[in-house]
Amino acid sequence: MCVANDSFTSADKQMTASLKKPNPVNESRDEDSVVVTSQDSTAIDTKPLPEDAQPAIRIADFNAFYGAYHALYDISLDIPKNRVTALIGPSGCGKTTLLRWINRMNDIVPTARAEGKISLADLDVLAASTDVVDLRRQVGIVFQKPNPFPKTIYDNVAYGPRLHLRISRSELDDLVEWALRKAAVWEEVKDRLHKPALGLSGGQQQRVCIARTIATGPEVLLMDEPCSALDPISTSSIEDLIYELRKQYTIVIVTHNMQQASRVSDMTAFFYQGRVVEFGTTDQIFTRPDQKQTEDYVTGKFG
Ligand SMILES: Nc1ncnc2c1ncn2[C@@H]1O[C@H](COP(=O)(O)OP(=O)(O)OP(=O)(O)O)[C@@H](O)[C@H]1O
Repeated sequence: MCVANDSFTSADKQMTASLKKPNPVNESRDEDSVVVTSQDSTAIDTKPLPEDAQPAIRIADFNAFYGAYHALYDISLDIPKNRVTALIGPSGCGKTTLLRWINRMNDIVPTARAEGKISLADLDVLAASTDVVDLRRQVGIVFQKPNPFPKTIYDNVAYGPRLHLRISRSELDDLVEWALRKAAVWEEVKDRLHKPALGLSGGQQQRVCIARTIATGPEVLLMDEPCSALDPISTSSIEDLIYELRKQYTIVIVTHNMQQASRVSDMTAFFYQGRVVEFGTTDQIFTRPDQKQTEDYVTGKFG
């Protein structure tokens, strides 16, 4: 069981506020932000978001293709802010494809094409005019296998800020420490910051990768099976970290591990053959699914 810890302090807020450029997601956090209702969502069996939730990412009538292959059909989902949303479903149902379109990673796949809309507040993610580098600063991604750069731990975390921010060396030191603390790995690496990140354990490398991602001040963290290459102890520490990070970030996680989805997520979307079969609170999806297919999947009858 993850234990929430209210260590997100005003110092954290100051640190991230000083990092973030103005961006559309922040600007939408006003009192007049729309609370999503069932009418806002067009997916079959999509439940309204919990009453206190506001959408961070809105996906509407989204279709994805690889050449002639139609990978995702008519996806409409409102992903709530400061919650963990799990994307579950059998292999090949399109979870990673959706994740990779949210920060335009699929731009590098020549055959990949998308239709429909993905919005981050008033930013049109799929628009040709969208600055992809800035989008990826706002929407970070953590992959299945830890992929630190072949650099020191410090340089991994400092990499993004050096590209995006003009800050002094001491500010950069503070930022690196802040991100490593936030990623719950500072105590383990503080005496070896200038040693290669590739010398760390898999779980430590994954937390350094998370620190590297949050160091650029994103709003959204996409996680594509972030624990699948890790042992149970490292998995547990990453799960605790995900639970903690949701206070500050909107997290979308792809996982094949049903226990993990039920432990870490607030909302769950069940995908099957390129469609969203059901989207609701994790509690509802796992204990009172509306669809037989969902029930069969979460109880392990297929997958
Ligand atoms: N680069 C690509 N070129 C062509 N087809 C692709 C490409 N990437 C994915 N696909 C196909 O799109 C479909 C959806 O794949 P995707 O990786 O999104 O599924 P997934 O649900 O994430 O699967 P898994 O759980 O196994 O990672 C699959 O049929 C896959 O073979």
